[in-house]
Amino acid sequence: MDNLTREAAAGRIMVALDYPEAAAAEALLGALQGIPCYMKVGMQLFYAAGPAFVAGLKEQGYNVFLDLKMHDIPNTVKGGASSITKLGVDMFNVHAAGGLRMMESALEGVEAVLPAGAKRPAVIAVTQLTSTSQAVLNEEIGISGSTEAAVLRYAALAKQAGLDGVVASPQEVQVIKAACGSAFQTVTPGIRPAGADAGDQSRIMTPRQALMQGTDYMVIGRPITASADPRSALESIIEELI
Ligand SMILES: O=C(O)c1cc(=O)[nH]c(=O)n1[C@@H]1O[C@H](COP(=O)(O)O)[C@@H](O)[C@H]1O
Repeated sequence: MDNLTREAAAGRIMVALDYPEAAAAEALLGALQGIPCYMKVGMQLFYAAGPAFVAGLKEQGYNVFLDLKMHDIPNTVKGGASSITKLGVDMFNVHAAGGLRMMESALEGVEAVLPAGAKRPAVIAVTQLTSTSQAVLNEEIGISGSTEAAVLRYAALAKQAGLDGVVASPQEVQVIKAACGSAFQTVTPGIRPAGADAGDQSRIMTPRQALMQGTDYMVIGRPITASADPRSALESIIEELI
């Protein structure tokens, strides 16, 4: 593993802007000013601040991952993908549990509105949420076998659908890359610096461990956003990666 530059390391980090309104997210952006991370907008912030906030991030030059985890009938996901594509985001996700046709429909929705020559957003699929433990998978969701096998099954389906990659935990990166190829992107939440509270995350690794597994992007929220000093928290994580 060649050492990363600070800029390259920052580009591999997706900061989860999980905030109830734009002002709090903007305050964090101010604190992180100048550090070229990817920014992830999830349900909480998007439902509150919507497309305008996404447009603002793009105007400021950030790469944006819109994390709405679309899971619906193919026609609805196709329409949702078209609307998301018009926002100009760099990546968005669907749930692989929606099946092959739904995932193919997401790509059709992108193609339906993408201007000629425009860069397509990366379309990735959530496999098994990083909060899902083996017990939850087997006893609540009702999928037998290991979480790794369940993740791999959905990753292979996403690959078959033509998607660009998957969301999974750092623990599954190597088996996903072995099965789907190194170019198949892995976006991995479940990142916790050593000693940090796992919270509701079940399948976790440290930033350095995740990088050593070969993940393309690591999604990090509360270790940064819940810190008394988010900038220092992020800088410490970057130091761990270079
Ligand atoms: O799609 C996601 O981003 C996602 C998928 C997943 O399996 N697990 C997961 O935690 N996420 C998101 O990644 C972020 C993790 O946040 P922290 O646990 O605070 O670091 C949150 O915004 C989650 O919604």
